[in-house]
Amino acid sequence: MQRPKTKRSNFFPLELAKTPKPLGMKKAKKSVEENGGKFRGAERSAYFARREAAKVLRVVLEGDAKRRAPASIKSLIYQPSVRNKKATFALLCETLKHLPIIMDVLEAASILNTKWKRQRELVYIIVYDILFGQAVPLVGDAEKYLMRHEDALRSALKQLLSQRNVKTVKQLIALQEVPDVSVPRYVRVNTLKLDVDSALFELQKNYSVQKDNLLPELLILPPGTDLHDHPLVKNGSIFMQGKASSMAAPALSPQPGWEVIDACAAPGNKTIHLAALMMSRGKIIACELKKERVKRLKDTINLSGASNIQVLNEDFLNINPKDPSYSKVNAILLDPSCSGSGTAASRLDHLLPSKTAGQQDTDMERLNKLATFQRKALQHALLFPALERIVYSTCSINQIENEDVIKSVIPIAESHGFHLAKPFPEWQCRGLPVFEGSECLIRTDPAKHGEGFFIALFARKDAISSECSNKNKTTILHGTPGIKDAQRKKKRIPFISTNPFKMWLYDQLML
Ligand SMILES: C[S@@+](CC[C@H](N)C(=O)[O-])C[C@H]1O[C@@H](n2cnc3c(N)ncnc32)[C@H](O)[C@@H]1O
Repeated sequence: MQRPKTKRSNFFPLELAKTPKPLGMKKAKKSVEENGGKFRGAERSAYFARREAAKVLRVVLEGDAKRRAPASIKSLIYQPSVRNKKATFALLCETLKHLPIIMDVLEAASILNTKWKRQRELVYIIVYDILFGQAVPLVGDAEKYLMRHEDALRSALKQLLSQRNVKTVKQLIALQEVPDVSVPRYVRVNTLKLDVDSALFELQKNYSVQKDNLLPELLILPPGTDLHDHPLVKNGSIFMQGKASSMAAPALSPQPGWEVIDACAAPGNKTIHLAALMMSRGKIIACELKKERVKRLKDTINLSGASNIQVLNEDFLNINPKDPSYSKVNAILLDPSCSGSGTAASRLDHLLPSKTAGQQDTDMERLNKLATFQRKALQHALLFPALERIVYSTCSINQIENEDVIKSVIPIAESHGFHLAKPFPEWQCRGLPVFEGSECLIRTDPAKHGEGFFIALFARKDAISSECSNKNKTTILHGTPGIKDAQRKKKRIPFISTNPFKMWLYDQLML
Protein backbone atom coordinates (compact mmCIF):
# COMPACT_ATOMS: atom_id res chain seq x y z
CA MET A 1 0.00 0.00 0.00
CA GLN A 2 1.35 3.42 -0.92
CA ARG A 3 1.43 5.70 2.08
CA PRO A 4 -0.30 8.94 1.12
CA LYS A 5 1.76 12.07 1.32
CA THR A 6 0.51 14.57 3.89
CA LYS A 7 0.21 18.29 3.44
CA ARG A 8 0.57 19.16 7.12
CA SER A 9 3.53 21.36 7.83
CA ASN A 10 3.20 22.56 11.38
CA PHE A 11 1.44 20.46 13.95
CA PHE A 12 1.75 18.38 17.03
CA PRO A 13 -0.64 15.48 17.48
CA LEU A 14 -3.40 15.94 19.99
CA GLU A 15 -4.07 13.27 22.55
CA LEU A 16 -6.43 10.35 22.08
CA ALA A 17 -8.92 10.58 24.92
CA LYS A 18 -7.56 9.23 28.20
CA THR A 19 -4.59 7.59 26.57
CA PRO A 20 -1.27 7.64 28.40
CA LYS A 21 1.75 9.03 26.60
CA PRO A 22 4.16 6.15 26.64
CA LEU A 23 5.41 6.35 23.13
CA GLY A 24 7.87 9.14 23.12
CA MET A 25 5.13 11.70 22.51
CA LYS A 26 6.26 13.76 25.49
CA LYS A 27 9.68 13.89 23.95
CA ALA A 28 8.39 14.35 20.43
CA LYS A 29 8.07 18.10 20.47
CA LYS A 30 11.37 18.53 22.29
CA SER A 31 13.07 16.14 19.95
CA VAL A 32 11.96 18.04 16.90
CA GLU A 33 12.98 21.33 18.44
CA GLU A 34 16.35 19.91 19.51
CA ASN A 35 16.98 19.07 15.93
CA GLY A 36 16.93 22.79 15.34
CA GLY A 37 14.15 22.55 12.80
CA LYS A 38 16.08 20.01 10.74
CA PHE A 39 12.93 17.95 10.17
CA ARG A 40 11.42 19.04 6.94
CA GLY A 41 8.27 18.26 4.94
CA ALA A 42 7.87 14.52 4.42
CA GLU A 43 10.32 13.68 7.23
CA ARG A 44 8.35 15.70 9.73
CA SER A 45 4.98 14.32 8.60
CA ALA A 46 6.27 10.75 8.66
CA TYR A 47 7.81 11.28 12.12
CA PHE A 48 4.48 12.41 13.57
CA ALA A 49 2.40 9.88 11.63
CA ARG A 50 4.49 7.12 13.22
CA ARG A 51 3.79 8.50 16.68
CA GLU A 52 0.09 8.97 16.04
CA ALA A 53 -0.14 5.46 14.64
CA ALA A 54 1.74 4.11 17.67
CA LYS A 55 -0.73 5.74 20.05
CA VAL A 56 -3.70 4.23 18.26
CA LEU A 57 -1.89 0.89 18.03
CA ARG A 58 -1.43 0.88 21.80
CA VAL A 59 -5.18 1.41 22.39
CA VAL A 60 -6.02 -1.27 19.81
CA LEU A 61 -3.60 -3.86 21.20
CA GLU A 62 -4.54 -3.23 24.83
CA GLY A 63 -8.24 -3.56 24.00
CA ASP A 64 -7.61 -6.67 21.95
CA ALA A 65 -5.55 -8.26 24.72
CA LYS A 66 -8.51 -7.79 27.07
CA ARG A 67 -10.89 -8.90 24.28
CA ARG A 68 -12.64 -5.63 24.93
CA ALA A 69 -11.70 -3.21 22.16
CA PRO A 70 -12.91 0.28 23.19
CA ALA A 71 -13.69 1.16 19.59
CA SER A 72 -12.95 -0.10 16.12
CA ILE A 73 -9.66 0.73 14.44
CA LYS A 74 -11.49 2.96 12.01
CA SER A 75 -13.31 4.91 14.69
CA LEU A 76 -10.07 5.43 16.65
CA ILE A 77 -8.44 6.85 13.55
CA TYR A 78 -11.38 9.11 12.83
CA GLN A 79 -11.29 10.70 16.26
CA PRO A 80 -10.65 14.41 15.89
CA SER A 81 -7.41 14.02 17.89
CA VAL A 82 -5.78 12.08 15.03
CA ARG A 83 -4.95 14.77 12.57
CA ASN A 84 -2.92 13.02 9.93
CA LYS A 85 -5.68 10.48 9.26
CA LYS A 86 -4.80 9.02 5.88
CA ALA A 87 -1.13 8.48 6.62
CA THR A 88 -1.81 7.21 10.14
CA PHE A 89 -4.52 4.82 8.97
CA ALA A 90 -2.37 3.39 6.18
CA LEU A 91 0.62 2.99 8.48
CA LEU A 92 -1.45 1.41 11.24
CA CYS A 93 -3.17 -1.08 8.92
CA GLU A 94 0.08 -2.06 7.26
CA THR A 95 1.83 -2.49 10.61
CA LEU A 96 -1.04 -4.64 11.90
CA LYS A 97 -0.95 -6.72 8.74
CA HIS A 98 2.76 -7.34 9.25
CA LEU A 99 2.59 -7.51 13.04
CA PRO A 100 3.07 -11.27 13.51
CA ILE A 101 6.15 -11.05 11.28
CA ILE A 102 7.47 -7.95 13.04
CA MET A 103 7.05 -9.60 16.44
CA ASP A 104 8.85 -12.75 15.31
CA VAL A 105 11.65 -10.71 13.76
CA LEU A 106 12.11 -8.62 16.92
CA GLU A 107 12.19 -11.71 19.09
CA ALA A 108 14.76 -13.41 16.87
CA ALA A 109 16.89 -10.26 16.58
CA SER A 110 16.73 -9.75 20.36
CA ILE A 111 17.61 -6.07 20.23
CA LEU A 112 15.07 -4.54 22.63
CA ASN A 113 16.04 -3.54 26.15
CA THR A 114 13.49 -2.55 28.81
CA LYS A 115 13.38 1.06 27.62
CA TRP A 116 12.35 0.11 24.08
CA LYS A 117 10.06 -2.66 25.25
CA ARG A 118 8.06 0.00 27.09
CA GLN A 119 7.60 1.73 23.74
CA ARG A 120 6.92 -1.43 21.80
CA GLU A 121 4.06 0.01 19.72
CA LEU A 122 6.32 2.73 18.35
CA VAL A 123 9.00 0.11 17.76
CA TYR A 124 6.55 -2.03 15.75
CA ILE A 125 5.63 0.95 13.59
CA ILE A 126 9.24 1.92 12.96
CA VAL A 127 10.31 -1.65 12.23
CA TYR A 128 7.48 -1.81 9.70
CA ASP A 129 8.86 1.33 8.06
CA ILE A 130 12.44 0.03 8.08
CA LEU A 131 11.67 -3.43 6.71
CA PHE A 132 8.62 -2.93 4.53
CA GLY A 133 7.88 0.80 4.23
CA GLN A 134 8.93 3.41 1.75
CA ALA A 135 12.50 4.52 1.72
CA VAL A 136 11.92 7.79 3.57
CA PRO A 137 14.66 9.02 5.88
CA LEU A 138 13.84 8.02 9.46
CA VAL A 139 14.40 10.77 11.98
CA GLY A 140 13.95 10.53 15.74
CA ASP A 141 15.67 8.75 18.63
CA ALA A 142 13.74 5.49 18.41
CA GLU A 143 14.25 5.46 14.65
CA LYS A 144 17.99 5.97 15.00
CA TYR A 145 18.24 3.17 17.56
CA LEU A 146 16.41 0.70 15.32
CA MET A 147 18.29 1.79 12.19
CA ARG A 148 21.51 0.90 13.98
CA HIS A 149 20.14 -2.64 14.20
CA GLU A 150 18.81 -2.80 10.64
CA ASP A 151 21.20 -5.62 9.67
CA ALA A 152 20.07 -7.76 12.61
CA LEU A 153 16.42 -7.12 11.71
CA ARG A 154 16.94 -8.01 8.06
CA SER A 155 18.82 -11.18 8.86
CA ALA A 156 16.10 -12.25 11.33
CA LEU A 157 13.52 -11.67 8.56
CA LYS A 158 15.55 -13.75 6.11
CA GLN A 159 15.75 -16.53 8.65
CA LEU A 160 11.98 -16.38 9.22
CA LEU A 161 11.25 -16.69 5.48
CA SER A 162 13.45 -19.73 5.24
CA GLN A 163 11.88 -21.31 8.37
CA ARG A 164 8.39 -20.86 6.89
CA ASN A 165 9.54 -22.17 3.55
CA VAL A 166 8.57 -19.08 1.54
CA LYS A 167 10.59 -16.77 -0.64
CA THR A 168 8.88 -13.42 -0.16
CA VAL A 169 7.18 -11.43 2.60
CA LYS A 170 4.04 -11.38 0.43
CA GLN A 171 3.90 -15.18 0.60
CA LEU A 172 4.46 -15.04 4.34
CA ILE A 173 1.52 -12.62 4.75
CA ALA A 174 -0.65 -14.77 2.49
CA LEU A 175 -0.27 -17.59 5.01
CA GLN A 176 -2.08 -15.51 7.61
CA GLU A 177 -4.54 -13.55 5.49
CA VAL A 178 -8.34 -13.66 5.69
CA PRO A 179 -10.60 -12.92 2.72
CA ASP A 180 -11.24 -9.27 2.02
CA VAL A 181 -14.88 -8.22 2.16
CA SER A 182 -15.20 -5.43 -0.35
CA VAL A 183 -18.53 -3.71 0.13
CA PRO A 184 -19.90 -0.52 -1.32
CA ARG A 185 -19.75 2.69 0.66
CA TYR A 186 -23.31 3.51 1.70
CA VAL A 187 -24.41 6.96 2.73
CA ARG A 188 -27.74 7.87 4.20
CA VAL A 189 -29.10 11.23 3.16
CA ASN A 190 -30.23 13.23 6.17
CA THR A 191 -33.55 14.40 4.78
CA LEU A 192 -33.82 16.92 7.61
CA LYS A 193 -31.11 18.89 5.82
CA LEU A 194 -31.06 17.82 2.19
CA ASP A 195 -33.29 15.95 -0.25
CA VAL A 196 -32.03 12.76 -1.85
CA ASP A 197 -31.83 14.10 -5.41
CA SER A 198 -29.76 17.11 -4.36
CA ALA A 199 -27.35 14.83 -2.47
CA LEU A 200 -27.15 12.56 -5.51
CA PHE A 201 -26.43 15.52 -7.78
CA GLU A 202 -23.68 16.82 -5.48
CA LEU A 203 -21.97 13.46 -5.01
CA GLN A 204 -22.18 12.58 -8.69
CA LYS A 205 -19.86 15.49 -9.43
CA ASN A 206 -17.00 13.39 -8.06
CA TYR A 207 -18.17 9.81 -7.70
CA SER A 208 -20.21 7.13 -9.34
CA VAL A 209 -23.38 7.05 -7.24
CA GLN A 210 -26.56 4.97 -7.35
CA LYS A 211 -29.78 4.98 -5.37
CA ASP A 212 -30.43 1.92 -3.23
CA ASN A 213 -33.45 -0.08 -4.37
CA LEU A 214 -34.72 -0.84 -0.86
CA LEU A 215 -34.16 2.34 1.14
CA PRO A 216 -34.98 5.57 -0.70
CA GLU A 217 -32.66 7.71 1.45
CA LEU A 218 -29.63 5.47 0.87
CA LEU A 219 -27.00 6.09 -1.81
CA ILE A 220 -24.38 3.60 -2.96
CA LEU A 221 -20.81 4.57 -3.82
CA PRO A 222 -17.84 2.40 -4.83
CA PRO A 223 -16.10 0.41 -2.06
CA GLY A 224 -13.39 2.33 -0.26
CA THR A 225 -14.75 5.78 -1.19
CA ASP A 226 -13.39 8.06 1.52
CA LEU A 227 -15.97 10.70 2.36
CA HIS A 228 -14.81 11.62 5.86
CA ASP A 229 -13.77 15.09 4.79
CA HIS A 230 -16.61 15.63 2.29
CA PRO A 231 -18.52 18.88 2.93
CA LEU A 232 -21.87 17.01 2.94
CA VAL A 233 -20.56 14.72 5.70
CA LYS A 234 -19.07 17.58 7.66
CA ASN A 235 -22.29 19.60 7.59
CA GLY A 236 -24.52 16.64 8.46
CA SER A 237 -26.35 16.43 5.13
CA ILE A 238 -25.26 12.82 4.68
CA PHE A 239 -24.19 10.19 7.21
CA MET A 240 -21.95 7.25 6.48
CA GLN A 241 -24.14 4.39 7.57
CA GLY A 242 -24.24 0.83 6.27
CA LYS A 243 -27.32 -0.54 4.56
CA ALA A 244 -28.07 -3.07 7.27
CA SER A 245 -27.93 -0.54 10.07
CA SER A 246 -30.08 1.84 7.98
CA MET A 247 -32.87 -0.75 7.90
CA ALA A 248 -33.61 -0.65 11.65
CA ALA A 249 -35.37 2.74 11.87
CA PRO A 250 -37.55 2.18 8.76
CA ALA A 251 -38.48 -1.25 10.16
CA LEU A 252 -39.93 0.58 13.16
CA SER A 253 -41.75 3.01 10.83
CA PRO A 254 -42.24 5.77 13.42
CA GLN A 255 -44.95 8.24 12.44
CA PRO A 256 -44.43 12.03 12.64
CA GLY A 257 -45.90 13.12 15.98
CA TRP A 258 -45.22 9.83 17.79
CA GLU A 259 -43.29 9.44 21.01
CA VAL A 260 -40.38 7.08 20.53
CA ILE A 261 -37.66 5.78 22.85
CA ASP A 262 -34.27 4.90 21.41
CA ALA A 263 -33.27 2.70 24.34
CA CYS A 264 -29.52 2.30 23.66
CA ALA A 265 -28.79 5.33 21.60
CA ALA A 266 -25.11 6.32 21.32
CA PRO A 267 -23.50 7.20 18.99
CA GLY A 268 -26.92 8.12 17.64
CA ASN A 269 -26.97 7.00 14.02
CA LYS A 270 -30.35 5.36 14.37
CA THR A 271 -31.69 8.11 16.65
CA ILE A 272 -31.25 10.72 13.96
CA HIS A 273 -32.59 8.38 11.32
CA LEU A 274 -35.75 8.06 13.43
CA ALA A 275 -35.90 11.86 13.68
CA ALA A 276 -35.63 12.17 9.89
CA LEU A 277 -38.42 9.63 9.35
CA MET A 278 -40.54 11.57 11.86
CA MET A 279 -39.66 14.84 10.09
CA SER A 280 -38.54 16.14 13.50
CA ARG A 281 -42.16 16.03 14.67
CA GLY A 282 -43.21 14.31 17.91
CA LYS A 283 -40.60 13.31 20.48
CA ILE A 284 -37.64 10.96 20.67
CA ILE A 285 -36.10 10.06 24.01
CA ALA A 286 -32.52 8.97 23.32
CA CYS A 287 -31.39 6.92 26.29
CA GLU A 288 -27.71 6.14 26.83
CA LEU A 289 -26.15 4.48 29.84
CA LYS A 290 -22.56 5.60 29.44
CA LYS A 291 -21.77 9.17 30.26
CA GLU A 292 -18.70 9.18 28.05
CA ARG A 293 -20.83 8.18 25.05
CA VAL A 294 -23.50 10.81 25.68
CA LYS A 295 -21.26 13.55 24.27
CA ARG A 296 -20.87 11.67 21.01
CA LEU A 297 -24.65 11.16 20.93
CA LYS A 298 -25.27 14.87 21.42
CA ASP A 299 -22.72 15.76 18.73
CA THR A 300 -24.48 13.45 16.25
CA ILE A 301 -27.85 14.98 17.09
CA ASN A 302 -26.54 18.54 16.76
CA LEU A 303 -24.94 17.76 13.43
CA SER A 304 -28.18 16.25 12.13
CA GLY A 305 -30.24 19.34 12.92
CA ALA A 306 -32.95 17.20 14.56
CA SER A 307 -35.00 19.24 17.00
CA ASN A 308 -37.25 16.66 18.64
CA ILE A 309 -34.70 14.58 20.58
CA GLN A 310 -34.30 14.58 24.34
CA VAL A 311 -31.10 12.91 25.57
CA LEU A 312 -31.28 10.88 28.75
CA ASN A 313 -28.09 9.63 30.43
CA GLU A 314 -29.77 6.66 32.10
CA ASP A 315 -29.93 2.89 32.28
CA PHE A 316 -32.88 1.93 30.08
CA LEU A 317 -33.76 -0.76 32.61
CA ASN A 318 -34.28 2.02 35.20
CA ILE A 319 -36.88 3.82 33.12
CA ASN A 320 -40.18 3.04 34.76
CA PRO A 321 -42.78 2.11 32.10
CA LYS A 322 -45.52 3.03 34.61
CA ASP A 323 -44.19 6.57 35.01
CA PRO A 324 -46.89 8.86 33.51
CA SER A 325 -44.23 10.66 31.46
CA TYR A 326 -43.86 7.47 29.39
CA SER A 327 -47.55 6.69 29.12
CA LYS A 328 -47.70 7.86 25.48
CA VAL A 329 -44.63 6.11 24.12
CA ASN A 330 -45.71 4.58 20.79
CA ALA A 331 -42.51 2.83 19.74
CA ILE A 332 -39.14 1.66 21.03
CA LEU A 333 -35.95 1.01 19.11
CA LEU A 334 -33.76 -1.36 21.07
CA ASP A 335 -30.28 -1.69 19.60
CA PRO A 336 -28.43 -2.99 22.65
CA SER A 337 -24.74 -3.66 23.19
CA CYS A 338 -23.82 -6.85 21.37
CA SER A 339 -20.77 -8.85 20.38
CA GLY A 340 -20.43 -6.88 17.12
CA SER A 341 -19.52 -10.11 15.38
CA GLY A 342 -21.42 -9.01 12.27
CA THR A 343 -19.24 -5.94 11.74
CA ALA A 344 -15.89 -7.57 12.52
CA ALA A 345 -14.73 -7.34 8.89
CA SER A 346 -15.72 -3.72 8.34
CA ARG A 347 -14.23 -2.81 11.73
CA LEU A 348 -10.95 -4.34 10.47
CA ASP A 349 -10.98 -6.70 13.48
CA HIS A 350 -9.35 -9.40 11.35
CA LEU A 351 -6.14 -7.38 11.65
CA LEU A 352 -6.07 -7.85 15.43
CA PRO A 353 -3.66 -10.37 16.90
CA SER A 354 -6.48 -12.24 18.66
CA LYS A 355 -8.22 -12.96 15.36
CA THR A 356 -6.48 -15.51 13.23
CA ALA A 357 -8.03 -16.73 9.98
CA GLY A 358 -11.25 -18.65 10.46
CA GLN A 359 -11.31 -18.20 14.23
CA GLN A 360 -14.66 -17.18 15.67
CA ASP A 361 -15.87 -15.46 18.79
CA THR A 362 -16.07 -18.47 21.03
CA ASP A 363 -16.20 -16.64 24.34
CA MET A 364 -19.49 -18.19 25.41
CA GLU A 365 -19.39 -16.57 28.83
CA ARG A 366 -19.35 -13.13 27.21
CA LEU A 367 -22.06 -14.07 24.71
CA ASN A 368 -24.29 -15.44 27.47
CA LYS A 369 -23.86 -12.25 29.47
CA LEU A 370 -24.76 -10.11 26.47
CA ALA A 371 -27.76 -12.28 25.64
CA THR A 372 -29.01 -12.04 29.23
CA PHE A 373 -28.96 -8.24 29.04
CA GLN A 374 -30.51 -8.20 25.58
CA ARG A 375 -33.40 -10.43 26.73
CA LYS A 376 -33.93 -8.36 29.88
CA ALA A 377 -33.99 -5.10 27.91
CA LEU A 378 -36.45 -6.50 25.37
CA GLN A 379 -38.75 -7.77 28.11
CA HIS A 380 -38.54 -4.35 29.75
CA ALA A 381 -39.48 -2.62 26.49
CA LEU A 382 -42.63 -4.76 26.23
CA LEU A 383 -43.96 -3.19 29.46
CA PHE A 384 -44.66 0.31 28.10
CA PRO A 385 -48.45 0.65 28.13
CA ALA A 386 -49.16 2.56 24.89
CA LEU A 387 -46.52 0.80 22.83
CA GLU A 388 -47.43 -0.25 19.29
CA ARG A 389 -44.08 -1.34 17.87
CA ILE A 390 -40.67 -2.47 19.06
CA VAL A 391 -37.63 -3.07 16.90
CA TYR A 392 -34.85 -5.20 18.35
CA SER A 393 -31.59 -5.09 16.38
CA THR A 394 -28.00 -6.23 16.74
CA CYS A 395 -24.86 -6.16 14.62
CA SER A 396 -24.17 -9.73 15.63
CA ILE A 397 -24.34 -12.93 13.62
CA ASN A 398 -24.71 -15.15 16.69
CA GLN A 399 -27.97 -17.02 17.05
CA ILE A 400 -27.72 -16.69 20.82
CA GLU A 401 -28.00 -12.86 20.56
CA ASN A 402 -30.61 -12.95 17.83
CA GLU A 403 -33.17 -15.72 17.22
CA ASP A 404 -32.67 -17.16 20.72
CA VAL A 405 -33.45 -13.80 22.37
CA ILE A 406 -36.58 -13.36 20.27
CA LYS A 407 -37.77 -16.91 20.79
CA SER A 408 -37.37 -16.62 24.55
CA VAL A 409 -39.54 -13.47 24.81
CA ILE A 410 -42.35 -14.53 22.46
CA PRO A 411 -44.58 -15.92 25.25
CA ILE A 412 -44.27 -12.69 27.28
CA ALA A 413 -44.70 -10.58 24.15
CA GLU A 414 -47.89 -12.46 23.26
CA SER A 415 -49.18 -12.03 26.80
CA HIS A 416 -48.87 -8.25 26.23
CA GLY A 417 -50.67 -8.47 22.88
CA PHE A 418 -47.57 -8.32 20.64
CA HIS A 419 -46.75 -10.55 17.72
CA LEU A 420 -43.79 -10.82 15.38
CA ALA A 421 -44.29 -8.69 12.28
CA LYS A 422 -42.47 -8.92 8.98
CA PRO A 423 -40.64 -5.79 7.88
CA PHE A 424 -39.20 -5.66 4.34
CA PRO A 425 -40.92 -8.84 3.10
CA GLU A 426 -39.02 -8.54 -0.18
CA TRP A 427 -35.73 -9.01 1.70
CA GLN A 428 -34.66 -12.61 1.14
CA CYS A 429 -32.19 -13.20 3.93
CA ARG A 430 -34.42 -13.99 6.94
CA GLY A 431 -33.96 -15.41 10.43
CA LEU A 432 -32.56 -18.85 11.07
CA PRO A 433 -35.49 -21.27 11.08
CA VAL A 434 -35.15 -22.28 14.70
CA PHE A 435 -38.76 -21.51 15.63
CA GLU A 436 -42.10 -21.08 13.93
CA GLY A 437 -42.24 -17.46 12.73
CA SER A 438 -38.51 -16.83 12.33
CA GLU A 439 -39.10 -15.95 8.66
CA CYS A 440 -40.37 -12.61 9.98
CA LEU A 441 -36.86 -11.82 11.20
CA ILE A 442 -34.27 -10.05 9.08
CA ARG A 443 -30.66 -11.04 8.78
CA THR A 444 -27.95 -9.56 6.64
CA ASP A 445 -25.02 -11.68 5.61
CA PRO A 446 -21.49 -10.28 6.07
CA ALA A 447 -20.30 -12.12 2.97
CA LYS A 448 -23.08 -10.74 0.77
CA HIS A 449 -24.03 -7.46 2.42
CA GLY A 450 -20.77 -6.45 4.08
CA GLU A 451 -22.22 -6.56 7.59
CA GLY A 452 -24.02 -9.16 9.64
CA PHE A 453 -27.09 -7.54 11.11
CA PHE A 454 -30.29 -8.74 12.73
CA ILE A 455 -33.69 -7.06 13.04
CA ALA A 456 -36.90 -8.22 14.71
CA LEU A 457 -40.14 -6.26 14.86
CA PHE A 458 -42.88 -6.81 17.40
CA ALA A 459 -46.19 -5.07 16.71
CA ARG A 460 -49.44 -4.62 18.57
CA LYS A 461 -52.83 -3.56 17.15
CA ASP A 462 -52.33 -3.38 13.38
CA ALA A 463 -52.97 -7.02 12.47
CA ILE A 464 -53.04 -7.42 8.69
CA SER A 465 -51.91 -10.76 7.41
CA SER A 466 -51.25 -14.36 8.27
CA GLU A 467 -47.54 -15.07 8.28
CA CYS A 468 -45.06 -15.89 10.99
CA SER A 469 -45.65 -16.93 14.56
CA ASN A 470 -49.35 -16.46 15.09
CA LYS A 471 -51.30 -16.99 11.90
CA ASN A 472 -54.00 -14.48 12.79
CA LYS A 473 -51.86 -11.71 14.08
CA THR A 474 -48.83 -11.11 11.95
CA THR A 475 -48.19 -7.84 10.14
CA ILE A 476 -46.64 -7.69 6.69
CA LEU A 477 -44.79 -4.47 6.00
CA HIS A 478 -43.32 -2.92 2.88
CA GLY A 479 -44.93 -5.26 0.32
CA THR A 480 -45.88 -8.88 -0.01
CA PRO A 481 -43.98 -12.06 0.80
CA GLY A 482 -41.92 -13.50 -2.06
CA ILE A 483 -42.11 -16.94 -3.62
CA LYS A 484 -38.89 -17.81 -1.84
CA ASP A 485 -40.66 -17.58 1.51
CA ALA A 486 -42.93 -20.41 0.47
CA GLN A 487 -39.97 -22.42 -0.77
CA ARG A 488 -38.13 -21.81 2.50
CA LYS A 489 -41.08 -23.13 4.45
CA LYS A 490 -41.10 -26.32 2.43
CA LYS A 491 -37.38 -26.83 2.80
CA ARG A 492 -37.21 -26.02 6.51
CA ILE A 493 -35.09 -28.41 8.50
CA PRO A 494 -34.14 -28.14 12.14
CA PHE A 495 -30.94 -26.14 12.53
CA ILE A 496 -29.31 -24.86 15.65
CA SER A 497 -25.78 -23.51 15.68
CA THR A 498 -23.71 -20.76 17.19
CA ASN A 499 -21.12 -21.18 14.46
CA PRO A 500 -21.55 -18.17 12.16
CA PHE A 501 -20.00 -19.85 9.14
CA LYS A 502 -22.42 -22.75 9.38
CA MET A 503 -25.20 -20.20 9.70
CA TRP A 504 -24.13 -18.37 6.52
CA LEU A 505 -23.82 -21.66 4.70
CA TYR A 506 -27.28 -22.60 5.84
CA ASP A 507 -28.62 -19.24 4.64
CA GLN A 508 -27.03 -19.80 1.23
CA LEU A 509 -28.63 -23.22 0.94
CA MET A 510 -32.01 -21.91 1.95
CA LEU A 511 -32.08 -19.00 -0.51
C1 LIG B 1 -24.92 -0.99 19.77
S1 LIG B 1 -24.74 0.51 20.58
C2 LIG B 1 -26.05 1.44 19.92
C3 LIG B 1 -25.76 2.02 18.56
C4 LIG B 1 -26.78 3.07 18.17
N1 LIG B 1 -28.11 2.55 18.20
C5 LIG B 1 -26.50 3.63 16.80
O1 LIG B 1 -27.05 3.12 15.81
O2 LIG B 1 -25.74 4.59 16.67
C6 LIG B 1 -25.33 0.16 22.17
C7 LIG B 1 -25.31 1.34 23.10
O3 LIG B 1 -26.13 1.00 24.22
C8 LIG B 1 -25.56 1.53 25.38
N2 LIG B 1 -26.12 0.77 26.53
C9 LIG B 1 -25.71 -0.42 27.01
N3 LIG B 1 -26.48 -0.80 28.05
C10 LIG B 1 -27.41 0.17 28.22
C11 LIG B 1 -28.48 0.36 29.14
N4 LIG B 1 -28.74 -0.53 30.09
N5 LIG B 1 -29.22 1.48 29.03
C12 LIG B 1 -28.97 2.40 28.06
N6 LIG B 1 -27.95 2.28 27.18
C13 LIG B 1 -27.18 1.18 27.25
C14 LIG B 1 -24.08 1.35 25.15
O4 LIG B 1 -23.33 2.19 25.99
C15 LIG B 1 -23.96 1.68 23.67
O5 LIG B 1 -23.70 3.04 23.51
